[in-house]
Amino acid sequence: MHDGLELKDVTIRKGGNVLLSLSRKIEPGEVLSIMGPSGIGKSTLLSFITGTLAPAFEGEGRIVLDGNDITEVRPDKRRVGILFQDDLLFPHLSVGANLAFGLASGGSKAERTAKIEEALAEVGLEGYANRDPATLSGGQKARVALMRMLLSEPCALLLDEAFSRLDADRRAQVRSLVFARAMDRNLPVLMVTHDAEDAKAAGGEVITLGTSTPTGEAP
Ligand SMILES: Nc1ncnc2c1ncn2[C@@H]1O[C@H](COP(=O)(O)OP(=O)(O)OP(=O)(O)O)[C@@H](O)[C@H]1O
Repeated sequence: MHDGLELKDVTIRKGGNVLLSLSRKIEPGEVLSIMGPSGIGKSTLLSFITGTLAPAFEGEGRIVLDGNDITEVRPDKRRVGILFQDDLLFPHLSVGANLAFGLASGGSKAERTAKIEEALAEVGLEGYANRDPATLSGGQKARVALMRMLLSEPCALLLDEAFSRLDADRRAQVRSLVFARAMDRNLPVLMVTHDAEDAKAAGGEVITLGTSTPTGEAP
């Protein structure tokens, strides 16, 4: 059972200046959208949650996932899944081998193959395991990236402009698929987007962070 993702008094600073502050719990099955001007620190907030904050920033506050404080937990042990605008598939590996990266180790070869086939079927890509990612459309690659991430059984999903490289039709399709698969698993979803349509489609609360950078710098 998931218990949601809670950001407790999170503040991100750069060079001592506050970029953003947020305190909010995202419940299982809820999508919270974050919008705001370029450079305000939206992606940086996500990197604080995944544990990959760049050295230029200081992060403060606590991150609680499914009731556990993960603020000091190693990034690969946090069970936070993230999708970016780039699908980040390994180009030299087949679709199936890419998906295998999401799977926890263990299980027989047959079990692993079955899980990969099941994952492909979930996003309408039955029989694609041996395909080279370069032969897939942008939307198909995005679906593979989604399933690779979900196979790792995350407890929360972060989206960083995840649909922005897709054309309007594919964008709407992939977006519905991502929300549907996240809702099947009852995951809390935190989405950073520039696109009002994304936020509308998410159906949840939209938080718009500052209209100018608190540092006074041009974004
Ligand atoms: N690794 C880094 N080192 C130093 N500064 C960085 C680094 N990454 C981003 N920045 C700067 O920190 C600020 C916040 O960046 P961030 O990418 O989080 O903003 P954002 O709100 O996600 O912007 P966008 O909407 O354009 O993606 C920006 O001024 C950016 O130039």
